[in-house]
Amino acid sequence: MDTRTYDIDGFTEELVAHGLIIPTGVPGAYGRGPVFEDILRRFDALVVREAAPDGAQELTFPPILARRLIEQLGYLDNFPQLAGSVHSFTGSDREARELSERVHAGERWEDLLSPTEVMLTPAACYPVYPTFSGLLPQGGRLVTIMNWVFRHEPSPEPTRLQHFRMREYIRVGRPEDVQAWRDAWLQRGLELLGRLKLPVASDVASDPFFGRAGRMMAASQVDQRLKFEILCPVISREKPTAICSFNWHQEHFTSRFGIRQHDGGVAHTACLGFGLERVTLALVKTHGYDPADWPRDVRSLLWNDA
Ligand SMILES: Nc1ncnc2c1ncn2[C@@H]1O[C@H](COP(=O)(O)OP(=O)(O)OP(=O)(O)O)[C@@H](O)[C@H]1O
Ligand SMILES: [Zn+2]
Repeated sequence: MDTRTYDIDGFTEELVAHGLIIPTGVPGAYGRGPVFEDILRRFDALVVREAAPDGAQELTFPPILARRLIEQLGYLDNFPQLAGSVHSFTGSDREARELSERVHAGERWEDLLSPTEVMLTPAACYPVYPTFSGLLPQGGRLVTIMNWVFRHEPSPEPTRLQHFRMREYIRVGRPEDVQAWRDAWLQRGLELLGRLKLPVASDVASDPFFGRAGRMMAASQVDQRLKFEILCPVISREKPTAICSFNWHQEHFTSRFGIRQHDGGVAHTACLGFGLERVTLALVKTHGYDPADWPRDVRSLLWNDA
């Protein structure tokens, strides 16, 4: 019988007591201690090692996106509730004094800010799609990204953060190649997480589309089997946490950015993302708060020291 406890508050308290996470007073925005960060980086490095034979091109972007790109991606049609917008001050001397006075008087001041040209990146893969614009090379392309992403979903659950990191792989090319790549990675992901002795399972899934129309979109996404997740119990046995997701976008991005195969044929995209904080928390929940006590073969995969 599984005797681990799944009390959210208890788990969070233990994570804090062991110095793994550092509360900041903002839900979903805790700091990471050195042990947490070491596990996270070692897991990320393990994924990159495992995927190395595929020869993905590694790109790096800042954790902000052009406001214009967020509009083009259709993000605000589907997930306005998760969006994060960057605002700053562009006013006069007089307004600057008013801003400062209001802050010190404990009054609201945000209306004196105006939106900048950037939003916070909500998915690590988003800046990549415009770079594929035009005709692809024969065989398509494969890119990998590791980045911080923001989602406005404040929560007491230590697994539901506002700012977290994703290691993503993004494939673009012939529809059948892209789908086969996504399916193969689902098995590869299960196998890799299984070697870390995580009690994982996969399931078809949907995105948290906004509102009533969103519920229909989510149902259609499930029907078409466009999204899969690898789930692992972290804060609940009954509701395991998605630690890795696999998305087949079909023509959603290629049509928006004019992306075609080398011969002009229709191209598709798919991406997969490991939620690095969630994998770290799954490892801690499964194997214990001190990695020195983890099973030897799990340690040897991550630390190469057993
Ligand atoms: N709020 C969050 N905090 C931490 N990690 C997250 C969060 N949301 C998503 N992730 C991680 O990022 C990965 C890819 O994101 P994706 O958009 O597919 O998640 P999602 O399906 O929206 O997650 P969920 O259904 O739990 O909200 C997920 O598999 C998960 O590991
Ligand atoms: Zn993605």
